[in-house]
Amino acid sequence: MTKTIAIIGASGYTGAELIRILATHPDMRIGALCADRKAGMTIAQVFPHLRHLDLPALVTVDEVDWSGIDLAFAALPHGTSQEVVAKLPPHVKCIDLSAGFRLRDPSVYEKWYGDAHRALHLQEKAVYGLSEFYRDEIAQAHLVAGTGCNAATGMFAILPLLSAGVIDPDEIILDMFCGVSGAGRAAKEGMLHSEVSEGTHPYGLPVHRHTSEFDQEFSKAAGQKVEVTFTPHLMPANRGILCTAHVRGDADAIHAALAARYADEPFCVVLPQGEAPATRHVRGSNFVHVGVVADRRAGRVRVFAALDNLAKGSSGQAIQNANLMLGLDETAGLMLAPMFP
Ligand SMILES: NC(=O)C1=CN([C@@H]2O[C@H](COP(=O)(O)OP(=O)(O)OC[C@H]3O[C@@H](n4cnc5c(N)ncnc54)[C@H](OP(=O)(O)O)[C@@H]3O)[C@@H](O)[C@H]2O)C=CC1
Ligand SMILES: CC(=O)N[C@@H](CCC(=O)OP(=O)(O)O)C(=O)O
Repeated sequence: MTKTIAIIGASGYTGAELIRILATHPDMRIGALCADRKAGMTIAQVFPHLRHLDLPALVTVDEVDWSGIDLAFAALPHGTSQEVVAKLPPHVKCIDLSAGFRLRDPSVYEKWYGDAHRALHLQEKAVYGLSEFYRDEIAQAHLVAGTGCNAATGMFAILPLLSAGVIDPDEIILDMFCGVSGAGRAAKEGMLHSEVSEGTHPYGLPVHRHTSEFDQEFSKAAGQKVEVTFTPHLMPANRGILCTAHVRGDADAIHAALAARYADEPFCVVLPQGEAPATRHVRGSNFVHVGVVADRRAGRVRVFAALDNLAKGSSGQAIQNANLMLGLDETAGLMLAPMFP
């Protein structure tokens, strides 16, 4: 039976990507679209590229009739999201795309995000939303916390290697190159074309907040405390994240561990050893490409991962999780090939 979906934060970038993917989803229909400042507008006004779709107008969360809604995507700033998700009626399952429910320990959340958690009773029940690693828990969950997009990219490169014990957990360096849409649609001086184009620079220094997600998930996979060095760089592109991970281990063993772990994963592609992925080869899709290239120095290896921050890094991942939560085919609506060129 077709499931009815609400998107809260439908006028933002991840909201637009949710609508774009759901427009051809075989088992989901959009029942409500919510916004804040843009409530009252039509989707054609907010996103002209979606004007061909027959969609409800944007309303505030309070105006929604929740009785017919099966699942809500919350695509909001993290503090707001905790408050909004806490007010959803009990029958509505939720996937939160923000950082609001990702960190299991509320004191860790407070340390990294500088705010007290506003929905502690929900945090206890939230499942971390990396589909390939929490599939069974997600299928049973009422609330799923979508991952950070940088976090997801690094995890696809590294998590299987920690679980398999083929890299040194104390020697992980993650350099990441991130498209501008990762910063959202709200106007910010640092995201103007003239500030971003024709160059690149590291950001989130000295320590980006997604480091807390790496600490949490890498430590769990390794069975010991793991702390990484993570540096994101802003890339003059709209979409995409590339992770270059520097690790210590044997390239053959690393490639074999990734190939084995992802052999049955429909969205995870392991490239032949020696090849590196590119963001332009996953653009607009739910695929993640992973590659392994040995360094000339024995025991040092580069592991790469590339994904689209708005798809596999957020909205595509969220729809994959919704498919699991609603008992649908996990790949439904998501098999579209990447856009190239
Ligand atoms: N962009 C990305 O690549 C990724 C983003 N995320 C996370 O997902 C979330 C959404 O990101 P993104 O789409 O980029 O953000 P945007 O800034 O593009 O959009 C934010 C949305 O939130 C809405 N909003 C804010 N407050 C309220 C409210 N009180 N009630 C209803 N709607 C409200 C805005 O509405 P209005 O326009 O009307 O003000 C807008 O639709 C964020 O937490 C972000 O950190 C996670 C992974 C990747
Ligand atoms: C370019 C850029 O600014 N990217 C964002 C990625 C956003 C993301 O993953 O969202 P959360 O805020 O939900 O963690 C950043 O690095 O913070």
